[in-house]
This record gives sequence, C-alpha cells and structure tokens, in this order.
Amino acid sequence: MIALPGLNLAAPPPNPSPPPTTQSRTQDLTPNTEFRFEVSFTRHLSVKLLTGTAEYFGTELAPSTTYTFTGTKGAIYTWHGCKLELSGDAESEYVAEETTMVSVLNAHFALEGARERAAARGEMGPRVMVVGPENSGKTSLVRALTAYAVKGGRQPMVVNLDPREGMLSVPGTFSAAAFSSILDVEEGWGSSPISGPSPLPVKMPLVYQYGLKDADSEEGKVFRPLVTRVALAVTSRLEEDREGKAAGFVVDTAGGMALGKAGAYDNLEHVVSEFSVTTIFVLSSERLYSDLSRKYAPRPGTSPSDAISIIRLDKSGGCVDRDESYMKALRHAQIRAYFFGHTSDAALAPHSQSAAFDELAVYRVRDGE
Ligand SMILES: Nc1ncnc2c1ncn2[C@@H]1O[C@H](COP(=O)(O)OP(=O)(O)OP(=O)(O)O)[C@@H](O)[C@H]1O
Repeated sequence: MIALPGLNLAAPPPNPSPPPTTQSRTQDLTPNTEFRFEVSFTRHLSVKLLTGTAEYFGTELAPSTTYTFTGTKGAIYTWHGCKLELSGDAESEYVAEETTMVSVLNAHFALEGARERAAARGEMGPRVMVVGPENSGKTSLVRALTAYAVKGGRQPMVVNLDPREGMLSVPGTFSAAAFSSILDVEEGWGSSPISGPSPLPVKMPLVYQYGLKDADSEEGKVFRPLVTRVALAVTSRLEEDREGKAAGFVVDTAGGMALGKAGAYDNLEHVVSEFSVTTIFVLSSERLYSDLSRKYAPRPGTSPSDAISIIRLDKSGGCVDRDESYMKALRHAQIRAYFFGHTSDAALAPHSQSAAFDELAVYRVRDGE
C-alpha cells in the first residue's frame, strides 16, 4: 500500500503527550506587548485569558477559555494589557515589547478606507498580495488582516498560493476561501467540512491540486496556468457577491517566489496581472521592494486608480525560521487533520483500500498537451 506522508492508516493516531499536569502559572502583559512561544509537535501549551483583552494574530481570545497549542510557533498580543494563565511546556517563551502590530493595524485601516470607497462605487475592493522571503511573516500578516476585516463585519477572501503549507486543505494545493466568521485560534485558519465537527462555522475552500513542493521549481509551466484558473474563479465569485466584492481579497505567496533569480519575478508578476492586484505588501526584503517599486512605478498617462501601491512592512522579531524537519512535521499534521479531522481524538474514520503497486497506472502529461 502506498502511504501518504503523515497518513499512516495502519498505525494508531499520533499521541502527543497528554496535556501536561504541570502547575499553571500566570503571565502579565503590559499594553502593546506580546507573549511569544514555540511548542513542538510532542508538547502542549495551554493558555487562558484571565483579565484584559488579547489576540492571536488578530483573532480575539475569548475570556476564561483554554486554548491548547501543539506544533505551533506564535504570539499572543495585547493592545490594552492582560493577564494570562499558562500551563504546559513550551520550548521557548518570552515577552516582547517591540512588535509590528501597530503597522499591521495601519495596513488594515488603509484597506478599510479602500473598501469603503469601493463599496460606495460598487467596485471591487482592495486586491492585496503579500510577498517576502520564507518565514518573513507573510501568512501571519494575512491572518491578522483577515481577522481584523472579519471583526469589522467584512467578508474578505483569502487565496493561498504557497504549496509548502495548505490553507484549509493539504499542502501541495492552492486554495481560496471567503472568511465571514472568526478564525480558529488553535487550528490556524479553521476547518473545512472535510475536517470533521468544529465549534466554529466551517469555511468552504475552493482547492486546486498543484502537487509540487515549491512554487518556483518548474519555471511556471504548471504554476501559471493554475494561478490563472484560481484568479478567474475568485474574481467571478466576487462579481456575484456584493459584500465580498467590496471586501476584496488577500493573496498569500510562497517565499521562493520572492527570490527573483536573475532579477526575474515571473511568477509574482503573473499573480499581479491575473488577480489585478492593487496593493503589494513587501515583508522585510529591501531588494524585492525596490525591484517591485521600479517595475510598477506609475507610468506617464496611466490613471492614478490603475497604480499599484507597494508598501514595505518590517518583519516581526518574533518570526522564527522553520527548518525542514519542522515543515515536514507540519505538513504531516495537516495531511492527518485532513483525513482524520482536527481534534486530537481523531473525529473522522477514513476507509482505506489497499492496492498492489503493479495495479497502479501513472500517466505523465507532456509539455504542451
Ligand atoms: N510575532 C510573532 N511571534 C512569534 N512567532 C511568530 C510571530 N510572527 C510569526 N511567527 C511565526 O513565525 C513563523 C513564520 O511566520 P509565517 O508563517 O507568517 O511566515 P511566512 O513568510 O508565511 O513563511 P513561509 O514563506 O515559509 O510560508 C510561523 O510559525 C509563525 O507562526
């Protein structure tokens, strides 16, 4: 039987150490600080908000509710100060006073302004792309912008073009989903109908199989036609949805696309043109920012409404490099959650069927067919 990585049907579900019995402790956070932590896939960290307000990448924590994290690197931020109760053992944890949340909030309000203008004119809202090197905080920024927009009653769409990490689906796919309800603090984006029962409303992603690990490994032969498909699906969906149209969408890209081999950003440029991007947030990379600013500098004769805004944002000091073994474990966890459901007690029971390897026929589509 061919085993999907992470989907060992024969073996019992992985059993991360049970929620620890270590004594709970409290952590006070002063306004505008964040509690950063790293928890491996074999440990747990439980967090409860005792007093004040706090959020996890833009999503507000409910008071007196225990959130348990495993296989996660993240940060709990507070605007007004709070007291947290912590239990469990993280690999590392500390309080950071320098965060980038004020610039994230400013970015959100700039997008809100664009949404209001778009709604008044019946036009499409901001079409945002987030770019930057690997582990520069792109996905975290997209999550926070989405969470703030949802909190304000908007229904933004999120498009994931990073095959290294799935969004509401398995890795190796591109997906798009409209977000009209709160994001899931523990599970990241939340769950789709396929991932079993969830206390939060499920999200309905449109998923395309890409199949490769890196978006920059095949000279765009598969990537670009697929991006065209996704863009068409997203824009035609929004044309029929007045609220979603005004909210616009945010596209998360893969770090490899920002490498600009020999100064060429063919895949990024393709995304910009297919999605008619209006705003590009560049995380951390000065070179990418200056290359894109040059490329999309307003030309004489073009109307200001056609200009693309390129905005550079600092990388958060909390962004941690995720090595290949961590990424592998993350992908395995996503594949397992897809088939068994999100909860640790494995809510779904997929049926398995074995086939001998010589019964399998593999076809390869040749170039241009
Ligand atoms: N302020 C923060 N504090 C702690 N951890 C953070 C913070 N911001 C981001 N992280 C963590 O750093 C890691 C990298 O961030 P993120 O996934 O947002 O980067 P990325 O640019 O999307 O990466 P990639 O290109 O590999 O997809 C993630 O595990 C994320 O949860």
